[in-house]
Amino acid sequence: MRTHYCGQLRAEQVGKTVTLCGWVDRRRDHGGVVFVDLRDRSGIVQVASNPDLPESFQIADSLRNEYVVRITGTVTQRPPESVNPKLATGEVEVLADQIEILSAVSKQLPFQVSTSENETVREELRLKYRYLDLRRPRMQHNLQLRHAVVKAMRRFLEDAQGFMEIETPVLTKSTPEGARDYLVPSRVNPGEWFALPQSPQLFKQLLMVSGFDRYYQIARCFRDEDLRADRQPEFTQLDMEMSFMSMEEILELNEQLVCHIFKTVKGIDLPRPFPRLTYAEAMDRYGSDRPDTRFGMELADCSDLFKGCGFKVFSGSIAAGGIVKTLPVPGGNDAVSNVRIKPGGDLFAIASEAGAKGLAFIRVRDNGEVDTIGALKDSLTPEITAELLQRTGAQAGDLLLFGAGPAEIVNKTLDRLRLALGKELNLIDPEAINLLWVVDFPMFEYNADEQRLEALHHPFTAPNPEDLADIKTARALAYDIVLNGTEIGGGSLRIYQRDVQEQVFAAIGLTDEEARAKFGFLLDAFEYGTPPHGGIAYGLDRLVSILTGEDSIRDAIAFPKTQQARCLLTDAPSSVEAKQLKELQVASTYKPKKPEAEASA
Ligand SMILES: Nc1ncnc2c1ncn2[C@@H]1O[C@H](COP(=O)(O)OP(=O)(O)OP(=O)(O)O)[C@@H](O)[C@H]1O
Ligand SMILES: N[C@@H](CC(=O)O)C(=O)O
Ligand SMILES: [Mg+2]
Ligand SMILES: [Mg+2]
Repeated sequence: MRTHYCGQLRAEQVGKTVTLCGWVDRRRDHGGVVFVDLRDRSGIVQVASNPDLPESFQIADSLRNEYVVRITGTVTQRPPESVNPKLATGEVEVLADQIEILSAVSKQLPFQVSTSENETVREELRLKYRYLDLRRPRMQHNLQLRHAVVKAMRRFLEDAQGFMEIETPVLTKSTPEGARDYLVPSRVNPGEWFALPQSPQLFKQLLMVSGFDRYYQIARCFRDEDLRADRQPEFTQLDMEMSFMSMEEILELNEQLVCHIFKTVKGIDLPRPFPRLTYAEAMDRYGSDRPDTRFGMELADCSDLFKGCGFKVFSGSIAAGGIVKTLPVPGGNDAVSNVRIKPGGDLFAIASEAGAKGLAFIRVRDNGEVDTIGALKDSLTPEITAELLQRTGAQAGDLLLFGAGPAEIVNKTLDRLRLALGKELNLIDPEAINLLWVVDFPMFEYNADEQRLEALHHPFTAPNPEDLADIKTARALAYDIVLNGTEIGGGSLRIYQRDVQEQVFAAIGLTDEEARAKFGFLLDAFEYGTPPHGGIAYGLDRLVSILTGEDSIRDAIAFPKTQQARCLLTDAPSSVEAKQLKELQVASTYKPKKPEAEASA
């Protein structure tokens, strides 16, 4: 049907007859000649109706935006004054001999698709007419880049490293990655349910038991969790698992992989090795286990300075086992008014969202003088003040914000304030790429609601052999990879001995019976010869959204769901027929359109 893509045409093709297919991006009438910008996925080329052929002119004249056409014509050189340097094909145009309308547009377009329209369209409308939104350059670019990322992953893993892609089931048993499961009722086994996988974790470990040695999969994962801009209910992982490799070897291979992706897709050479932070350092300096290290504003612990001081908010928090930390805000005296820090202010709101009860502050003035309000003032001896300035590196004009209370809340509060203010103060270089590993995570964290320990990664993560004396406080052989403050991947060495696995299940409060019911197949498998193994999984959507500079992972996915976990295009989820539920033997809250009595009558 066609000889070339629109975006391919260059001066070398001048004189050639070509046939192109595509969409009318725009049509312009220049007194007797109609110009059509013809678009396909490769780009745009200008087509001019041939004034000597009335038929070509007539059809060209009837075209409207987004018509699908097939055009045969001659590639001609544009005169110098009409060369368009902004267009890759801008030196040439196609003089059309034949124009055939393959498909017209019979409805009003919900928004302009044309590349020349920079109209911002409401996201709901974009998602409802996603097939039109995907025609636009932004999403064409994003999905092409996503494809390039996956291709680079496959080339590196398969061709350079001998990984093998193996698919794992989607109808399966629950895997504990910390979210709620999506459940699927079994018609054949009434009353029993499949879970959609939160990750292929257990299958990939079993593939190691089977001897596949190096597995990968571009795997769809499902997690019913509260959505954020970087979370979707179904998302894609690059999932990997490998046998007989030390943690250092796994990290090395993964750094090479990430470098290969950046080089292939962006032409960027990343410096290696990637920096590493321990979990403890990351929490201490940034209040987060996925720190954005593109800018400073590091937190400083000052619990020791305020222990037993007269300012009860601080000393009381410390006495209760909590901490006091400060966030230095460079130039914060001018940028941040008292109103914003006090109840009713936006920064106060961020802090209280994170669980803080208040937000104490100190303003640094000239000559090492400081300024604050109320009771805190009396606790600031010259020694404490000097030490505070020394620790934070604060200069005249800077503001110090304080968090006091349980470490978890203080860190969460100051992390959020740091990110918000770092952005507001333009401290983040948009071109910067900061990759780092976070290592030495604790195996467990305490879940106060459920009053039990919970695996910080997942319960198949191996404890650090140095810490085996008390598994409950052990560090894990786990690692997360963080890109510009987003966790793009995480993994670990795995437990491969039944007794260690049983100890971990016990630590998270599973009884022997529960452990056997849920994971008996894994425990059994460990007794048939299991290689030491480990792996990692990357969030593909997150990685692509960062590489494309998008704020939301929805813009890295062809057909994403909204924050309310709905697909606006197909209007899923939707109700089902009562008959279907009956077949599944699922009792329902489904309300049939007709009243029950009438339906069964
Ligand atoms: N709901 C989600 N949507 C998109 N990507 C996700 C989601 N959950 C996890 N990921 C990606 O998969 C990777 C591996 O999964 P992992 O279980 O470590 O996620 P996680 O630690 O629960 O992520 P987070 O808590 O940041 O949402 C993550 O590093 C992240 O990039
Ligand atoms: N399967 C894990 C990642 C890993 O440890 O490989 C996850 O999805 O979190
Ligand atoms: Mg999660
Ligand atoms: Mg993780």
